[in-house]
This record gives sequence, structure tokens and C-alpha cells, in this order.
Amino acid sequence: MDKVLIRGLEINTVIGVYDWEKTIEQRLLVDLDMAWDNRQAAATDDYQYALCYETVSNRVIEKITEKPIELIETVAEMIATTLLEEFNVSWVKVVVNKPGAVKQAQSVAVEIERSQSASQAS
Ligand SMILES: Nc1nc2c(c(=O)[nH]1)N=C([C@H](O)[C@@H](O)CO)CN2
Repeated sequence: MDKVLIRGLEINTVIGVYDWEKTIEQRLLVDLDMAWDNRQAAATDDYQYALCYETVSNRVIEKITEKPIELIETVAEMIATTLLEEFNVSWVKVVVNKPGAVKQAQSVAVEIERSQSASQAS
């Protein structure tokens, strides 16, 4: 399966469950694996057939910084939904790292995979 990947997308936003977290911005690092058939873009060397990683990155940042969020699980789900609905990717893996969350850990993260057929499932 072809994919377009984004690694370490930095999002500074209001994120967290505790009161003190609701008054500051914290850094999230997001990794995205998006299923995309790259053959037509490669064969034609034409941008219109590519899944633009820059457009995706900008939209994800815009979406996640719109309002405060408590859980990184919510961030992951919002990103997956955006990619499935707005960019029509058939499958996506989203990893959301919150590197500052646990002092003793390099990072903590959640990982989800979603696809078009499963996007409406509970
Ligand atoms: N599974 C999760 N556990 C926790 C989260 C979270 O988003 N998902 N968040 C917090 C706090 O906001 C924490 O990051 C403060 O350091 C705790 N556990």
C-alpha cells in the first residue's frame, strides 16, 4: 500500500485535563501515515494527483488549535476524521505524542488507525 507520511508535526495548543493546563499552550508532536495511491502523481509528475503533505499539515494544525481540548485521544480522533472526510484518504494511522506530559518519560502517546469503512463505527 502506498502512503504519504508526516513525521513530528509540531502543534502548540491548549491541551490537558488539569486546570493549570487550560491556561498555557503545550507542544504535541503528530505522526501521520495516510494511504494514498502515489502512482498517478509519479507517472504524470503532476501535483494535482498528489496528497499534499503541506496542505494536510496546515489543515491539521488549524483544526487542532481551534479550541482547547482535554485528551490527546480526542486530538487523534479529530485528525483522523479530518483526513477521512476532507482529504478522502481511505486509511490513516495517527500518533499523537505529548512529550512534556510525564517528567520521567521521553514522551507519552496514543495511536489510532481509522478507515473509511470503519469511520462511522463505535
Ligand atoms: N490517556 C490519557 N491520559 C492522560 C491524558 C490524556 O490526554 N490521555 N492527559 C493527562 C494530563 O493532561 C497530563 O498530560 C498532564 O501532564 C493525564 N493523563
